[in-house]
Amino acid sequence: DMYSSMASIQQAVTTEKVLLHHLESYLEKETYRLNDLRRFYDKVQAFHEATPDPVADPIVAYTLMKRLHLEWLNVVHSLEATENIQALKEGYEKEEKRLPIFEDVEGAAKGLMRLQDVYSLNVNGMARGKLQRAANTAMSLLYKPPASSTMSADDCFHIGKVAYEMDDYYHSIPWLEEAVSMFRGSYGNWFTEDEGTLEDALDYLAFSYYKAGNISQALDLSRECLLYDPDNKRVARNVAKYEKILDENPIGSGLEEARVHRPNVTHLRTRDLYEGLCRTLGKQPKMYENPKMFCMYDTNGSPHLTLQPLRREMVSLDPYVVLYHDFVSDLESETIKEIAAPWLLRSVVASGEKQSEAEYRISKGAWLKDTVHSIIRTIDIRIAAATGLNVQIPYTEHLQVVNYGIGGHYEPHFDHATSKDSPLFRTSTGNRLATFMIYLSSVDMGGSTAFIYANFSIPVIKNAALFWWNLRRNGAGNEDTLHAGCPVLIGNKWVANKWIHEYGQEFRRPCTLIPED
Ligand SMILES: O=C(O)CCC(=O)C(=O)O
Ligand SMILES: [Fe+2]
Repeated sequence: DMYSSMASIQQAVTTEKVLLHHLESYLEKETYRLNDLRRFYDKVQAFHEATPDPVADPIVAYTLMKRLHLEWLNVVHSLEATENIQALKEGYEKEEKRLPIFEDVEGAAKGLMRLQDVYSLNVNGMARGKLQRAANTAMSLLYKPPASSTMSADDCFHIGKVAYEMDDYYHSIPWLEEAVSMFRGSYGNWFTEDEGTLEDALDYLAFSYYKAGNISQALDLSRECLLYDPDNKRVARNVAKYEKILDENPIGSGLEEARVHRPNVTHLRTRDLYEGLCRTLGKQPKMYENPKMFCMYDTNGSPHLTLQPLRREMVSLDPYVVLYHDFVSDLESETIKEIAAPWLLRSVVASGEKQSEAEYRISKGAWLKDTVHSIIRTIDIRIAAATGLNVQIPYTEHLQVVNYGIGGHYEPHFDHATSKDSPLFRTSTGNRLATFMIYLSSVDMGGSTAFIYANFSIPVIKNAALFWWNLRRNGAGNEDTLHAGCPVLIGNKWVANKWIHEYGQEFRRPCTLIPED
């Protein structure tokens, strides 16, 4: 698919440019053709105006005969229109395999709904290309794009329809409301590219309200729909049905109070905490509160770092999380992204013994062996120096480069396996002891890494790296490492993960039997 990674979406820009070129050449050819038809029309029209009695003039009579016998035939049977449209279609067909499919548009629409929820965005603002946060009653502008990118009525209709098809009336109602009000505003105009109409949007919106328990709203909208489409028997039946329900349940009978709730998503228990941490940075520890929370130049006793120590920031003591600023250079980041881009595949998650795609992880990833480029090797060595751990294969996994898509995120999870059957144990080097995650890009908004139970999140800082222990010294998973990649609001987020396993670290991180150590 395309929507799960910004790198793939970038290719769509090129594809559309090609289509645009085909359309431009079609328009030119058709304009030329229509201009020529107009010239013929004007010529004949002028003849009829200027020559009341053609029969008197043999030359005029001849041209009339010839025109009627031949010229009209050529005009009416001209193949040019067909040839022009054929060229446009052929150009389109050549690009067809590069076009997004239904799942892409659906995934992108779901991504927008996710952003709407997590960042409390206002649908009306989104439709106008502005990201506004609805906080109580006041609206605060989060982001105004440099170029205007408003949505059409049909764009909103399509999102509403995606939600509707999932029985998600919580989202279908505001999007269809937006669509209806925009379609009303442009009623009578015809847009070739549109899929839906005002009648369609009213129909879907009415049914969404009905499903949500708001019968009088469903009735009003269905009546409006009938106004535009009086022969629609189905809508007429619905109107009768809604009238009957309202007759039997007068106002105040509690019928109107039914409310739609946001549909359940995975990890509901931690969802509110997670989303809160995505909107704010949570509780950022301050050094004056705890003197152990300091920043330092760190060589970790390694000769590799003597001349250029790492800039280490303590982020959290328990779970132990540190941030290394400028861990890689811009050149290193750009090179890693470039190497990974052609190999990106939809990210999977462990489900039982298998791995599968999941809505709660929207990204693409590529595994890079240290043999593909010397930079990967250099970074391995730097990770070993910073952590003091053994980063040789098979004690670590290959570098996993991840690129997020539209509303791309990774909902709360553990990096370590929590079940004996996990595919993680296939390497036979134990569990994932530690995570070393490098931010290869910055983002304009969103996308921070949230530690749910520890109650803090780290914004995406280009070239910085985050390190934490997933396991306690006794080998048990540390529940407080539950973490997530927040949905990317604006930007193209890339990270690289290096997972370090238990085996091979026996003398580097000795175990203890103290459970909380
Ligand atoms: O992208 C992030 O901030 C977190 C990614 C993550 O947790 C993972 O890939 O396991
Ligand atoms: Fe993770």
